[in-house]
Amino acid sequence: MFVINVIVLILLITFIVLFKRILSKTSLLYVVKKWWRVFEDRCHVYQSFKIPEHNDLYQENQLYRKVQTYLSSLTSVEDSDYANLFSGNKSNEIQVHFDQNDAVLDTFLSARVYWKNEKSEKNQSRVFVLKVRRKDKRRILRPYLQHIHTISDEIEQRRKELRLYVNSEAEIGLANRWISMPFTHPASFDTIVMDSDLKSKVKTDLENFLKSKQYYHKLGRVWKRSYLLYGPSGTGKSSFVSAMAKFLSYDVYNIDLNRVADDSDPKLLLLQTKPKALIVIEDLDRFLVGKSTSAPTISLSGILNFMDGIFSGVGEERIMIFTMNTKEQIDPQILRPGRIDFHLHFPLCDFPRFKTLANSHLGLKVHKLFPQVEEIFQTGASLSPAEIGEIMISNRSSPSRALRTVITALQSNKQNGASLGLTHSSSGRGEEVGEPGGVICRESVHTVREFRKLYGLLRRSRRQEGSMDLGSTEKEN
Ligand SMILES: Nc1ncnc2c1ncn2[C@@H]1O[C@H](COP(=O)(O)OP(=O)(O)OP(=O)(O)O)[C@@H](O)[C@H]1O
Ligand SMILES: [Mg+2]
Repeated sequence: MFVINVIVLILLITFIVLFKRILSKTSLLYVVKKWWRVFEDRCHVYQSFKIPEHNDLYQENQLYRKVQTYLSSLTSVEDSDYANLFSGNKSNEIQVHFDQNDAVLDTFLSARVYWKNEKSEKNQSRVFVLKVRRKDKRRILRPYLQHIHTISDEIEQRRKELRLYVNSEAEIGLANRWISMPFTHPASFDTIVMDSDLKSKVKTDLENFLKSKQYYHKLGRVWKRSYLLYGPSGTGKSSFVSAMAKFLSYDVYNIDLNRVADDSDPKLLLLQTKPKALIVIEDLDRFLVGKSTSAPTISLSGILNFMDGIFSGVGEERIMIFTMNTKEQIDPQILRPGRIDFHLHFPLCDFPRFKTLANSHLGLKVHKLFPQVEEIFQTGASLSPAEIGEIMISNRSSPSRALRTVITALQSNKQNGASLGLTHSSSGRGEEVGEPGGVICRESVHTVREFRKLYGLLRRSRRQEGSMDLGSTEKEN
């Protein structure tokens, strides 16, 4: 008897496994699931809600468009029996709209809801019909509609064409105004050569900012954030601003302080900006230490008021970005947390960054000249990513020639002590991060002259104290 039971059990398990395998290989499983859902739904009472495309005055119902955007983003639309494909605003964008004869299933807070798109009885327009189980309605309806608003706003934000705004020349008696154009800079976080931890730290900071309106308001703070991007010329600061704009789908308002007539202009310009915007002031150090080309007509307090977003109500949902070549001569009080939340250092190239550029620009992951390049970098020579990138671009047809040219450029940079200077940091990686809430990098930028002076001092003290390994500086001379 026992043996018979065992045999029956084995046969049953085999049958179930085989049946499941057959089901998974054919659409039988899909059909069975669909029938089960129809049967199950017959056992529930539903309530329907109509969302017409237009009201009686034939004005567009915003909610209809949001529902359409939201539903097009559902994978269940792609899985539905019928779906219509439309091209989007951007050339490579395909939008999936479900067919009016089909129902789309969505789940929210583990409740199942159905959508249909029908012809309106009153006029030529269309109507979305939402079917919700009566027992779920009270629990999910409002949060579900709020969810649709949020998702469709995010999708619209990503789809919208970004704009770049620059302030016009100051005209006597006329306030500065914005001139706008499509913003199509190709830079993205993927194209910026930067320490990957640092890049993800910035992305996380930006993502947290997007979700923290209530948090800032609970603290009684304006929902805005400010970044300082600083580093030598050609290290990627402006490109990074473009990458931030693309990441956030924020417009860019670039204020040229040389064009403002007085302290009131930046305020009036800020008043004319819209939320979800990057407000950028480049080369701020030139205005703070009075090196700007034209006599700045804006005072230090005017700049500080602007940086503080003094008329706070205006600065909501905006990120202010200031760039500098160096902050060495800037009063730390000017860059205190709250005025600048996140400091981001853009260093000259080191060997890891050089390899990333060689890979992206020349398709090289390894090369016999790499050890020689690494050795020169270790002597403290360096160039900006812009310079190395340019050499690679103009020699991209011959990677070896490109590397030899980089080596020559590094050697001459080292020999004639180019003003670009050398970066060294305790980590030897030439850069530290900005931390939220104020920062600071532990980089010590030395010009070659200072290096020689330091080296001379070290040599004299070595003679007195016996030998001292000067490491790479010995190769200096
Ligand atoms: N870290 C980097 N990653 C990728 N490309 C870079 C980087 N730094 C510079 N470049 C390239 O060099 C060129 C100049 O970069 P960018 O204008 O961003 O430099 P910058 O720091 O703003 O210079 P400046 O201080 O003179 O304004 C751009 O074409 C950019 O693609
Ligand atoms: Mg720049």
